[in-house]
Amino acid sequence: PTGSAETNPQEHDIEYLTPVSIGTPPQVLNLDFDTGSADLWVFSSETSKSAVNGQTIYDPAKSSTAKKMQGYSWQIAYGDDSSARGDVYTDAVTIGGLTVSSQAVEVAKTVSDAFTSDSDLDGLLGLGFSTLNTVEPVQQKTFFEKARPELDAPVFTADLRAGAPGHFNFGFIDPGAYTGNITYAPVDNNIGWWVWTSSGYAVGSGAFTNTSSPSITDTGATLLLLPSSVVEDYYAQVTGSQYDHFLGGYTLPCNGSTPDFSFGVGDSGATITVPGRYIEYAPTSTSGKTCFGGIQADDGIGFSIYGDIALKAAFVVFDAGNMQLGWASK
Ligand SMILES: O[C@H]1CN[C@@H](c2nc(-c3ccc(C(F)(F)F)cc3)no2)C1
Repeated sequence: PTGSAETNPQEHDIEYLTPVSIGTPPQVLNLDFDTGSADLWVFSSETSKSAVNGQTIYDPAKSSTAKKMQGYSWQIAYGDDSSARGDVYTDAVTIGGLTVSSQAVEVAKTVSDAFTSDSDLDGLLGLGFSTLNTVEPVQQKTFFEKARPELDAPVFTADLRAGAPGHFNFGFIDPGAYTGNITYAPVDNNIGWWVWTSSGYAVGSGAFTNTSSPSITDTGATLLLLPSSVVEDYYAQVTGSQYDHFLGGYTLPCNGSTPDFSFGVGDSGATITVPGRYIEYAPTSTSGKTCFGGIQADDGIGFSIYGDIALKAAFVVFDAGNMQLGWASK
């Protein structure tokens, strides 16, 4: 089997939400697919009422196939210090026509304010490696890991678009979704993330700088976070850009003259080019003249974070069969 689901950008492409059916009869929630974590958690009938603010909830009591995992719990924190915690059920989960009959569905009892404020997001669906899963006493597998043995191929792909619907596909590579060749880089999954090595970068039409940097491909992250040396080199070539200490990041004119940013994949010289307009991320004020930069420093995380700003420019293959990450232009 295979699955194919449309994923929809929220305002400024801050995150992408994908409809997921849970339970019998199906309850459809819009989840944030996140290759940087490995918990599937949802707003639920158990979420404190004051923390629910427009989200669609999953109610296991209304599902004939829901089973409570007695004594199991979870608690998770994300890179921006948002967090959630609760209980665990198993139930049928279907994405784009692909069903896992007994998936661990983590129901939230409490969520941090940032989740309460994001009324469109009904939960997250982790697509990282389950060594990251937070369920105790026994870690649970992700939807992809549960589906993998049945899939036509042990892969899933991300095709995010700027300001338009894209797709998450499971079990197949759609040859119509990209141009040219897919270039693969080996993945090291030891710390649970999809870690690969970028080979270097170029600014606009400038020369390519060869510099290897360990990188994480994170569909749940909004921006492209790079080593500060690369970020300083980039913004040095962006007229009118500056570091805004109040906002804690670089800003630049949103006037359509921003240089592209290209990054290297593998050692064959293949590159992906992020159009400058993607790097004019979002206006910092109502005047709309200044934008927050889509490229920012990774500030000592030790890894570059290839989030949605970069993923919008590529067709990405998460190949667990060969432990490799494929990148193609589109
Ligand atoms: O932790 C890393 C794993 N992947 C990154 C990620 N971060 C979120 C997130 C989504 C929504 C919110 C909130 F709604 F604003 F609260 C917060 C964080 N989803 O994936 C970072």
